[in-house]
Amino acid sequence: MSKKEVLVINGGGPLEGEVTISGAKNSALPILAACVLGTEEIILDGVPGLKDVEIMIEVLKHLGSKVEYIGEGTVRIDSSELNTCETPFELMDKMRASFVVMGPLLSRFKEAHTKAPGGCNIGARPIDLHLKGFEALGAENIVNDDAISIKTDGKLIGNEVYLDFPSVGATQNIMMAATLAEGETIIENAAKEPEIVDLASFLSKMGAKIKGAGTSTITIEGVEKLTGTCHTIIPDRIEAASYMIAAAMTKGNVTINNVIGSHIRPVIAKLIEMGADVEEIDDEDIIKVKVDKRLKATNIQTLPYPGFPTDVQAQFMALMTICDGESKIQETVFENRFMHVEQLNKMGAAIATSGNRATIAGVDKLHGAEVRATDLRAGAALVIAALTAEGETKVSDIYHIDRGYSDLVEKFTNLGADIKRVEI
Ligand SMILES: CC(=O)N[C@H]1[C@@H](OP(=O)(O)OP(=O)(O)OC[C@H]2O[C@@H](n3ccc(=O)[nH]c3=O)[C@H](O)[C@@H]2O)O[C@H](CO)[C@@H](O)[C@@H]1O
Ligand SMILES: C=C(OP(=O)(O)O)C(=O)O
Repeated sequence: MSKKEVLVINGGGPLEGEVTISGAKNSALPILAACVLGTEEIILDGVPGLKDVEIMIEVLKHLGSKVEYIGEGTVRIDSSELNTCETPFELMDKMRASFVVMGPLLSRFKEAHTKAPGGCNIGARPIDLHLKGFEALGAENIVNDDAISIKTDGKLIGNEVYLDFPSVGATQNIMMAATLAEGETIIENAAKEPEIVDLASFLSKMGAKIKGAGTSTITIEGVEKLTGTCHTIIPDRIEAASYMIAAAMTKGNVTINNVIGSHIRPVIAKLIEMGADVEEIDDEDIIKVKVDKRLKATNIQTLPYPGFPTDVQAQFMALMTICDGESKIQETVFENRFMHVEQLNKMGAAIATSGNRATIAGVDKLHGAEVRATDLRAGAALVIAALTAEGETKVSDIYHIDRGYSDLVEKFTNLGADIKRVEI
């Protein structure tokens, strides 16, 4: 049996010092997928060193793109000659987000084939809105068991697409499919996340004509072809929020570099409301978080951007476990995103759930325990909780954490944490 790794964390004092945030996973993945659309060389900077990024690069290589690292976080991609429009089935199983390569493939080749992404730990995660968008552009979706073929005999033709929910992935897939379609596509009730804006800005540099990214209505005027460009991935707002929460939970004093405050407005607002001292140094993309007292309880509801991000819900719940008073969380984006509750309760938290609502009664302190990262952000929440818990915590199934946090052990160690990756 192959060896597994766990994180061993001994709770200690406040985190102190500086941490630099990496490029955003959720921008890097669709932007890498979009490289399939370019017929000339593309250089991407700020590509985070993450398992998910490795998988997306494997997908690109399988399709025939030439991909090489030419510096730390700098990748050169040449997709001038691709040899297939079928994604490798086994990689779809490893990462749902690889479905976002379908829009670019369909746009470039008028057909794309893949395995239907399954549900995951946080919810069923259907792809009906992606398929509805492809169909509106004139493609036929053929779903057979778990294989999906999307194709059109003629051209993709621009159209209006209304999304029943502002899905991030569907907005990205439809936007990319529309770049080389004939005429105008209008996506109504589009997702407004910063990662959508980053993707649109990347595509525009390649020659796409896109207006309205960051608002609910995105208009794409199809062009003949997309070329090469250079682009720097935006900072990871979820990673930044995770370190801010860790600083707050340990009553620390941490300077977070490479963070865009406007991307995490709800997290900043809630931390301030709870009593944290949060200073934004905007011109320099720096946020300082300082806490020297017990924070007050609060309530949050997760929502699509610019609401409170679901990807920060678990980490915020960890913080709430030791606040003064009772906090409440309502998760409205995913139907099953409370797997971390049982694990946090193992550490002495007092959390009760009912459907998509959680009530967190603040306790004096948490204690170390053997816990399991049930998904990516659940894993981050457990690490953050362990940093202040009394005694030792072992977090297993850390492959989830490796999907989304680059150099996590190094970054927390630099801030003074006692955290090690250990083979078992
Ligand atoms: C790689 C990436 O960027 N992942 C992010 C992206 O995921 P992802 O793009 O998968 O998230 P979506 O915005 O699509 O999903 C939000 C909700 O819409 C539902 N839905 C989505 C598509 C669809 O066709 N039908 C449908 O019903 C989902 O099941 C979910 O309940 O946005 C999520 C919401 O901010 C984040 O948590 C993820 O970190
Ligand atoms: C849910 C997440 O990612 P993905 O959509 O890739 O599963 C996340 O980043 O928290």
